Amino acid sequence: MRPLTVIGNWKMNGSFASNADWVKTVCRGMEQGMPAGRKYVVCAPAPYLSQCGGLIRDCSLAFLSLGAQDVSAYSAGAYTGDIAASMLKELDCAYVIVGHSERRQYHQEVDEQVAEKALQVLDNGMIPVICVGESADERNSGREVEVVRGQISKQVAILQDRLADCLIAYEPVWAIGTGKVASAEIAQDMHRAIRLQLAEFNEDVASHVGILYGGSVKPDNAVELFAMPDIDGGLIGGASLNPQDFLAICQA
Ligand SMILES: O=C(CO)COP(=O)(O)O
Repeated sequence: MRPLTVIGNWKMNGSFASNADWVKTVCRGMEQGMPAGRKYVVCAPAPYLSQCGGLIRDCSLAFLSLGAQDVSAYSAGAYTGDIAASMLKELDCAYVIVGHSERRQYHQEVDEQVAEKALQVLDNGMIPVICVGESADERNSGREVEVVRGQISKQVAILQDRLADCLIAYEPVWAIGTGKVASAEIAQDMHRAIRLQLAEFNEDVASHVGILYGGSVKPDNAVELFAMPDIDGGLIGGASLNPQDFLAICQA
């Protein structure tokens, strides 16, 4: 049985004051009781990981963890501005997003680099959240499965069996920050396609990998999405900034 995982991705938002309010509100809400067997993660901007890590430690809820939004593909050295996976581990991160479409779009990240980043995360005892997804043009021209298959096949080639310890996030680019959520059926179809592709490589890996959906998830559409058999949780952008909305999605 794959646990449901809900991850908030704050992207480039937050401040010391608002982060403290957010973590306190979410912890207080979660202390009232949460559905059993689920995992919750908040991915804060790098400068706030230390602060958020401390706040999360203080509320000591075993099911709430800290995550980062990106990591270097290298372990150490002359890479000005980069952050090594070992540093994220020291900051108490348990999860790291890699290959988000905004990294691919604004920083020209390619699949091989994304897989190298995932390896760094795994080597440091954390869980990579590998993002894939097609653009609007790719879907409109009927190439969505081909595009996502291409992205997944690069991950399989480099990560092999280690994919069993990763999470995959299907985030169609046209649904990110647009309010245009993929219907539960559209999302389920792609999640199924990803799982079948992984099964071509290794059935065990395919049955273990959690596949999260991301793209305009809100409290009012989360229940339907999370009920789908191949959707194992969500990667939440905009709605995760509001602690009450994030709590509502975590309870969906
Ligand atoms: O990119 C996302 C999460 O990583 C999704 O963002 P939104 O939830 O704002 O659409």
